[in-house]
This record gives sequence, structure tokens and C-alpha cells, in this order.
Amino acid sequence: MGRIGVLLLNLGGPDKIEDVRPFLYNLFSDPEIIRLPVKALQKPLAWLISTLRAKKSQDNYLEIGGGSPLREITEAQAEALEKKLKEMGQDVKIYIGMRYWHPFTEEAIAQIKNDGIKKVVVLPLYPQFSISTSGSSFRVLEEMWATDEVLQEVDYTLIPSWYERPGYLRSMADLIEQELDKFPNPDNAHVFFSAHGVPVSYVEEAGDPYQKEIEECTRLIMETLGRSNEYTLAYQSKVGPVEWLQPYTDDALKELGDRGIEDLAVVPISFVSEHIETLQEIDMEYREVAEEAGIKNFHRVPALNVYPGFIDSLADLVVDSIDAEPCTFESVTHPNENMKMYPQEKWQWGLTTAAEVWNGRLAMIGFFGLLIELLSGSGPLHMVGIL
Ligand SMILES: C=CC1=C(C)c2cc3[nH]c(cc4nc(cc5[nH]c(cc1n2)c(C)c5CCC(=O)O)C(CCC(=O)O)=C4C)c(C)c3C=C
Ligand SMILES: [Fe+2]
Ligand SMILES: [Fe+2]
Repeated sequence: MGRIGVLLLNLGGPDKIEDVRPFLYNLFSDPEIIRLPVKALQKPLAWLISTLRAKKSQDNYLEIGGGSPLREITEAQAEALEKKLKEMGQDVKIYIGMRYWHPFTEEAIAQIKNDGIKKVVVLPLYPQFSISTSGSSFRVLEEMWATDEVLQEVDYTLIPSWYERPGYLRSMADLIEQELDKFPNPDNAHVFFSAHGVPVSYVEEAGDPYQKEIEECTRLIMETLGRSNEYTLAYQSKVGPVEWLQPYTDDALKELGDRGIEDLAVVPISFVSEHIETLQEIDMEYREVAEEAGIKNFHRVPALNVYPGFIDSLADLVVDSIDAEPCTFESVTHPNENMKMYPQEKWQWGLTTAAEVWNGRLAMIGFFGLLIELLSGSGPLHMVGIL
């Protein structure tokens, strides 16, 4: 076997403030992020939402220094992982493939082909699987493998999720423990897991295992922690008009404040790096909500970043995957009848008429929405919560 490639998948984030709008456009162009029944509408709607959301999003990025730290942290993780795997006697090269910003997944794959890699371990940096995150990146890769003869010569294996790995759980428990021990009375502090939300329809209609994996993950972390602290799980970062997984983080914080909880250790759970939703949303917005609710000591547990125990656990995971039976696209993106990864699949029949009707309706809604929004500065998109 030749040299092995490890492809780290991540979301990507704008490096600088000018990148925010095109980054948002890429994000909203993804059918796994906005699930529309008709493909032709995806790009116009992505353009509309990214243009209208850019200002608010830019303001948030300005509060954390004008860009996302995600690229830098992911590169540091890649370097640490490569070093660890080399120490373990593995001849591997690590690649980074971001879904919505540089270095794009397409760039990583071009490099993998260039380097003549014969086997790739695909490792998403999301501990839990969601259609909207790892699923979306797997779909991009699946399309590349299906259409590229050179890639078809490259063996691959996917790691769908890894939230139950003991080394990951131990690392999370270590960081929580360190934060708890900063409270005068550590046993009294409440552990508050804040997961990134997804729309309820992903779980209930599309069969996304995300909620189940998040719940199981928090339970396992608490078990590993082995302390008697009470804990809560809530979901943050809701975007748009539809219902997302509940309880929402801000509501849960208010409820804990009402119950007289004063010491809170907040744990970001869906992501292993610091990013805008830890540094801005939790550290600034939710901190304010919590303090207004009467929570006096709001401590945020840091993201894993390059925590040594975490890097070691990723290295073990890669080695185990090299040895195991390969896991293919088919088994992850179409595991059973109930999971609907690609929203447009079920619309392929009779597409022309349906597409025409939807095109017409949504174009009208979009056009008038934009007009009202531009004229009044506050229109339907504000009302439904997208902006
Ligand atoms: C596991 C983590 C994540 C899930 C699940 C997820 C789903 C999801 N996200 C949006 C919309 C947006 N996400 C944005 C940024 C963003 N999202 C995640 C992670 C998950 N998203 C991260 C780590 C980041 C930040 C990257 C960075 O710059 O550091 C944004 C842009 C920021 C903003 O304007 O708020 C949007 C929009 C949806 C709709 C969704 C599920 C369907
Ligand atoms: Fe997101
Ligand atoms: Fe957000």
C-alpha cells in the first residue's frame, strides 16, 4: 500500500471581513443547509439571503477580530495529528477540505490526486453526524468520486461520527473538570451543553441521527466526568423561520436563572474548534442573556483545539480506520429508506411542471420580499428571523 492520505473535513469560515458575503453565499447554496424542493431556486435564494444577512454576520465577525479563526486552528490540528501519526509509525499526509471556504474540499482532492495517494481516510471534524455538516461534505465527495476516473482508483473509507470514542470523551471531561474546579464550590456548578441546532424536520422527516448522537454524547461525557453535577442540553444558533431542536439555548439559560442557578460551566458540544459561535455567540450574546437571568458566574469551557488527549484520540481513530473494513458513501448517505440526504431526490419525477410552478411562486415572493426589505429596512426576512 502506498502513502495514506487523511482528509480532514470542516465547515470553513471567512478569513477576513470581505469574505463574509461570498462565504454565506456558498453556505446557503448548499441544498443540505436550505432544503428546497426545486434545485433551480437554490442559487437565487442563496444570493438573496447572503446579500441581506451579510451586514449582521460581518458585525459579528468584527467582534472577534474581523474573521474566523477556523482555518488557523484546523491547520494546527492537522499538523499535530500528522506529527502524532508519524510517531506511531504511520506514513500519512494530512489534507484539509473545507465545505464553504478555503481551502475548499475540491482543492484538497486535487492535491490528493497530484500526490498520487492510493488510500484516503475521510475524517470530519464534527464528532456527531448531521446531514447539514458531515453529510453535506460526503455528498460533495461522493459526486467527485462518481465522476472522476482518477479518483475511482483511490480507495477511501469514511468515518461518519466518532463522539463515542473514549479519548474524545476523556478530553472533553478533562476540560470540563478544569473549568469546574475554578468555582469556589465545584459540585454546585451546573454543566450546560450548548449544541449547534438543526431544524426539527431534519431529524423527524429526513432521518438525521444528529439529535440522538448529541444526546448520547452528552450522557457519555457526564459519565466519563464521573461527578454529581446537574446538567442541561440546549441548542443554539437558530436561523430562519422554521422550528429547530429545542430547548433553545437562550430559553434554557433564562429557566436556569429563574431556578436560582448562579454557577454555570458552558460546554460547546458540536464542534472541536473555537469559532464565531463560541467566541461571539456564547461568550458575548449568551453570556449577556445568562447574566440578565441572574446567573452570576458564567464560565465557558474551551473548545478542544489541539488539546493533546484529543489529538491522540484522533490518531487512534485514523489507525483503527486504516485497519477496518472500508466504510463507503452508499452506507452513510443512503443507510436506509428513512434517511433522505438529498432533498431534491424525491422531486425528480415530473420535475418540469413542479419546478415551473415553484420557480414562479418563489421568484415572486423573493422579489416582493426584497423590495419591501430594501424600502423599509425591515421586511419579511426580518420578521421570519433569517436576518
Ligand atoms: C455541528 C455544527 C454545525 C451544524 C449542525 C450546523 C448547521 C447549520 N448551520 C446553519 C447556518 C449557518 N452556520 C454558520 C456558521 C457556522 N456553522 C457551524 C457549525 C454547524 N452548523 C460553524 C462552526 C460555523 C462558523 C464558522 C466560522 O466562521 O467560524 C453561518 C454563518 C454565520 C452566521 O451568519 O451566523 C450560518 C448562516 C444552518 C442553516 C444549519 C442547519 C441546517
Ligand atoms: Fe452553522
Ligand atoms: Fe450564529
